[in-house]
Amino acid sequence: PSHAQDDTRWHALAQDVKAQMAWSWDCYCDHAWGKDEIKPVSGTFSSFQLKTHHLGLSLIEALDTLWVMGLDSRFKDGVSWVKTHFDADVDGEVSVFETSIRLVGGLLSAHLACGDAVLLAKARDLADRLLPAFATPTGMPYRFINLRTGAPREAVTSPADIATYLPEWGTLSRLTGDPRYAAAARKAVIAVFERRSPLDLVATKIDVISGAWRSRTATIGSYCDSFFEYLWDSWQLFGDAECKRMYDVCTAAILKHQQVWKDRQLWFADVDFETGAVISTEQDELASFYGGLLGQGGALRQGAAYTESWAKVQARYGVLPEGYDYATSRPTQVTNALRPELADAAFTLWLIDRSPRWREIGRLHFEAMKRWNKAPYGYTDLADVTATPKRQADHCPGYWWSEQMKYYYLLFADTPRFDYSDNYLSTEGNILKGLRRNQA
Ligand SMILES: O=C1NC[C@H](CO)[C@@H](O)[C@@H]1O
Ligand SMILES: [Ca+2]
Repeated sequence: PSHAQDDTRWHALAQDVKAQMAWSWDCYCDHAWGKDEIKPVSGTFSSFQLKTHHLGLSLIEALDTLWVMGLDSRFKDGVSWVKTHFDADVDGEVSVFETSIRLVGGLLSAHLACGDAVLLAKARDLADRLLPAFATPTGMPYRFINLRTGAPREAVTSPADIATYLPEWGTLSRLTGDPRYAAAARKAVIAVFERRSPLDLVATKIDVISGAWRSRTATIGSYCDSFFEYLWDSWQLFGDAECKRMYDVCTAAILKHQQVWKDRQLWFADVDFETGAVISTEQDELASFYGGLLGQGGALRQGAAYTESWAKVQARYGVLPEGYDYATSRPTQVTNALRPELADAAFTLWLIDRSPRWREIGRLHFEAMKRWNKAPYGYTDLADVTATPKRQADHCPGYWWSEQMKYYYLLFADTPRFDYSDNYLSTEGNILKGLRRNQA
């Protein structure tokens, strides 16, 4: 088809994404308003971290997605809920990492979308409640903290939990003029990097008090994924050359020791971080974001290849299983957690080279979600992707509202509300640069 017809087809698909978002938001309003998560099969709700208390997680995660789609009345309803009901003064324990990428990031991107100072104030208040976790001898934060008392817990944690803050906390320091947030986030990153092995690899567990490693496994998957992502991102967002150098050192080591080509497909083995010996060939679905990061950092051939490896797994099972073993070509975990990573990688690669292949992977991901994850009151995760028919579970994770629906829309819509040539999205999909507020 001609370019004009082609774009019309993609823009029509973007309208479908927008309609699915509006419908899902309206279901959330009817059945889970102000709650953390909706249960889309039963029409009830669940809390993410605080047992009986809710922080409006899905609502906050949705805000910049609603705005970029032009769902302005729904955006305004969400912002007014935050201004009148969001309160982080809770005597309960949360993950420092999850709370930062989801809630601090969600409040910041909503603030950048509308300029409301209350949203920034609430993001800052939340960060102030997380900051005491970083008061350790190494500067690496405890894994958990009580939002009211500041009592920290769990000194054994991961590079991702330790070092996935600088884009959000650097933005917070820029907007408030308070350097403490960026300083704490950056010190933690350097503390991980300077403890890397002689092979320039890091492992999945480390003690933040002693600085001693508590694992030997180097992986690009969970526990390490966003440590690497945020090294590059801090260069992209702030021009932090030290972070780019650290990214280059870590990536060279991964490409040297973990890169595996099998049947002309690219995979990344988990290896011993000091010897390089292969430990596991099982891939987390979470690792499927990595092709986008490799592309951003200059390894576009490997980035495209790894994304294609995952696209073939998606083509085989319809939607991605949580775990897949490239040695046996079998799923190792048959659930589907309604995760965004393959759409994340496709969107990231599309921003780099505009190849229609990446839009196509995004389309297939969206169509598969509509076919198998759609439930009476929204989109749900699945219990078994290998069953016929696929069995649904009953949970819509907060990241769904912030991530894949936004990536699909930005991939297909060519919206004037987003600067496609100069932007930054966080690991949770929060737009921290590139929102164009003075547009239609
Ligand atoms: O970095 C992340 N990891 C897990 C979630 C998505 O699967 C989400 O919270 C985020 O993208
Ligand atoms: Ca992510």
